[in-house]
Amino acid sequence: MNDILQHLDLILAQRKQADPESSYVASLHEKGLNRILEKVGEEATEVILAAKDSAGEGDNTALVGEVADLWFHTLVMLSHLDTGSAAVLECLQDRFGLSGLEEKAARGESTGTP
Ligand SMILES: N=c1c2ncn([C@@H]3O[C@H](COP(=O)(O)OP(=O)(O)OP(=O)(O)O)[C@@H](O)[C@H]3O)c2ncn1[C@@H]1O[C@H](COP(=O)(O)O)[C@@H](O)[C@H]1O
Repeated sequence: MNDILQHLDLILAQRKQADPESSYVASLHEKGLNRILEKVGEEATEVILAAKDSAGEGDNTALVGEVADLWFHTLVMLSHLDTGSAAVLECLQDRFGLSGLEEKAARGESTGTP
């Protein structure tokens, strides 16, 4: 999975110099951060709707496709802001072994409801 994300990060960085007429990613970079954020919001909504549709149906194909769209657009967002998946993976790695409830308690928040 790391390889796939690294490969995608590389493609996204290359697409910053590409022609928006021939590259979807370049067209997003050209439109700017607000358009990229709109896409992230749209894809997040589509994930929620697909998850609701999938619940109890036993077929998660559509949901997986929507999550891929969301991940992809968040990677474009990170690339636009000159960062990428490596920073996020490092952040997640640092959290291994730390319960979300413990982390919340360390911030002085109630652990009643996650
Ligand atoms: N992984 C993806 C990927 N996932 C989704 N998408 C595109 O994201 C777009 C937005 O999805 P939507 O469902 O919102 O479709 P839409 O309504 O047509 O989109 P909008 O008109 O609102 O922008 C679609 O055109 C998808 O094809 C992707 N486009 C590109 N990639 C990767 O990025 C690489 C570079 O792509 P280009 O920049 O186009 O060469 C590709 O080789 C792929 O590896």
